[in-house]
Amino acid sequence: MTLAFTKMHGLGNDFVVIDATATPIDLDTARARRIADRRFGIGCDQILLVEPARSADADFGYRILNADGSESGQCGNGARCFARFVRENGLTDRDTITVDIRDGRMVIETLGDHHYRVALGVPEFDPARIPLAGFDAAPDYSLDDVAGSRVTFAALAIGNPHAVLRVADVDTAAVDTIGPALESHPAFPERVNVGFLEPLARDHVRLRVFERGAGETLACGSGAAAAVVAGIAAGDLDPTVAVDLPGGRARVDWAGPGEPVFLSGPAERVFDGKLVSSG
Ligand SMILES: N[C@H](CCC[C@H](N)C(=O)O)C(=O)O
Repeated sequence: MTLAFTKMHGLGNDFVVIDATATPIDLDTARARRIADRRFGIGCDQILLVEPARSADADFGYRILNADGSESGQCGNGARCFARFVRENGLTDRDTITVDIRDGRMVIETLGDHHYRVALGVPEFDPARIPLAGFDAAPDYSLDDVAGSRVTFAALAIGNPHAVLRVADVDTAAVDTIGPALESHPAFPERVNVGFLEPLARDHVRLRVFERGAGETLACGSGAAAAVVAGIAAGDLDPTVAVDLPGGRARVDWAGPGEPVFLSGPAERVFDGKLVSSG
């Protein structure tokens, strides 16, 4: 069976995008891992499935599979690529699209010059809904012995779970040790994306993210949104923030509790291909 796909990226966070609007595609964990493998497959951080809408007034459905085959409820960089894909593949001519995601929906607005603005939804701070086990809601949380260190972090969900650690310098942050140890820590029953945030000014931060199911990526859109929301909630950041990730700059806007968080940035199309292996 051959599988047509488009390789895309948002700030270096790369994706295999597949049109499943006409024909359902059932990717089991093994098949997803093989597609994402950078040696035996196509290679990507996430696989994005463009599906038919699941609700009456949405345009499409959206499913996200990490490189390890696990499913996520959100991918912010992927949402921008999703919008470019459906417009350039003639699946819609709308400048603004509404997309059903696993636990809700999002709206993606075309800004021009292959830039898009995604309404990622209202951030969720209730530990039970992140999920984060063993804690009552608080501005931040601490765990002892995470890769041998006591770590303190903010935690929230934006369709997917995030822990945000404040660091003095992202270049020297313990991403490779604390990242995986916290990603799979028992306190996070569904694992977690781990952001390392270096504030530079009230409207400018640096960020690295060790992603759940993918490891450190060049950019994480929902991670950028989560980091800025955590910083604004702590009183340290303004409502509009430039986020410098290793792969480039995103913009995050959040007006405060109860409001949706917005992520803006580019979406690049790299190549179209056809997967022929049966593996
Ligand atoms: N690893 C994430 C999914 C991809 C998120 C990221 N690529 C983004 O741009 O938001 C998770 O398991 O929740």
